[in-house]
Amino acid sequence: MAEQQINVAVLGGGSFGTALASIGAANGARVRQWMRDEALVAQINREHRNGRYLPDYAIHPAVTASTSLATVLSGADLVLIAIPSKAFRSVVQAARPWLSPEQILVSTTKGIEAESFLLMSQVLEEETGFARIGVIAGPNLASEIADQQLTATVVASADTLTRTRVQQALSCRYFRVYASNDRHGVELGGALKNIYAIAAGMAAALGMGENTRSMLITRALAEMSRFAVAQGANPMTFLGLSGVGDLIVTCSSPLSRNFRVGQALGLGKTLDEAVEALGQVAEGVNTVKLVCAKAEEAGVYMPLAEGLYRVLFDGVPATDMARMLMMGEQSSDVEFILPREDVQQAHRDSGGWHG
Ligand SMILES: NC(=O)C1=CN([C@@H]2O[C@H](COP(=O)(O)OP(=O)(O)OC[C@H]3O[C@@H](n4cnc5c(N)ncnc54)[C@H](OP(=O)(O)O)[C@@H]3O)[C@@H](O)[C@H]2O)C=CC1
Ligand SMILES: O=C(CO)COP(=O)(O)O
Repeated sequence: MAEQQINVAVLGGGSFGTALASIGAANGARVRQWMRDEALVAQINREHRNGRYLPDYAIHPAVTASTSLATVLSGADLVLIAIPSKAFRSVVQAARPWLSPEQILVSTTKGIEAESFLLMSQVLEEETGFARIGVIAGPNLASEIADQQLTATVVASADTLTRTRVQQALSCRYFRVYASNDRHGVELGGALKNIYAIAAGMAAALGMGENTRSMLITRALAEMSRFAVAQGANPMTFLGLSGVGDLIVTCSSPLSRNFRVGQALGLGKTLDEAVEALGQVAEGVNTVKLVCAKAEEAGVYMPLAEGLYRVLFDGVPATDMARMLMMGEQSSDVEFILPREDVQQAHRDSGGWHG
């Protein structure tokens, strides 16, 4: 018996939403994509191209776009929400009349809500109360996916059906979909890495070398893990695609918007100029603000995030990046093996501790 066709709704007309819509349609799903821009809807339906966000790639012709949430959501089995964190809740609220508990709701957004410090799947949970909620995250630069370069993502959910449906809908010969039941860890990794992508872009623009980038990525992972532990998340999840995988790609590629904001700052632009030149959302700018406040509250040591905060918001020159990298406390390499407290104690015992 032929498998029943799955109906997929994608909310958001940005590059990642568009790349995922195209994969779903190529896999045989009926895909409808919602966006608020009528001209873009017309272009996608007419030319099968998203001229604003992904101009160089063809979209599968079976994707149909619409500005009507009712049209896009009616009959949808799987709803992918690819909307920046700032607007995420308001779009979910607008969509709410056409959402139902049998549907699977999946966030693709790597950000944190400012007022509540909630991750996007928690916003989904709050707004709907549904059980079938998940996230996807991984090394997933949208334009590389549209170019059918090989990569993988992680679908994370406590719900088995959510995991398998997303795997069925999105995995293809160039896009693998691994499963996890640690939704919080996967989502937190995706949000936190944007902070360090900005720092890495800045370091690259300042001419720092590959050793430096490697140190930055590794210490970023240590810092992210420390924060995760304080948030009650499992830092081991950061060893997967949504942690280390995504951290490496966004700290290495000018295709990352966060990396590009960092590059612009490193070249002497102000934050406003850098964001304006980007013309898209770099989630890390808000995330660093929220995470630094939370880290201070929880007493978590995050020298890289704090240094970046000072460059972004306190007028500290980007050229002070090097100091930011080198002046932090020299604690343990891998804190799971040698806890930071032990190193601090050893420094104190030898009279060399001034921290
Ligand atoms: N791009 C990438 O490479 C990847 C992105 N992600 C994550 O996925 C999320 C979505 O990414 P992406 O697809 O690139 O899109 P963007 O983050 O660039 O978001 C653009 C889409 O959101 C819409 N939007 C923004 N504000 C509102 C609003 N107030 N009301 C309605 N719609 C709004 C935009 O509409 P309009 O054009 O009208 O402004 C556009 O359709 C991001 O937050 C990112 O963290 C994850 C992996 C890869
Ligand atoms: O998350 C991404 C790739 O996995 C995309 O990163 P940016 O939002 O920095 O473009």
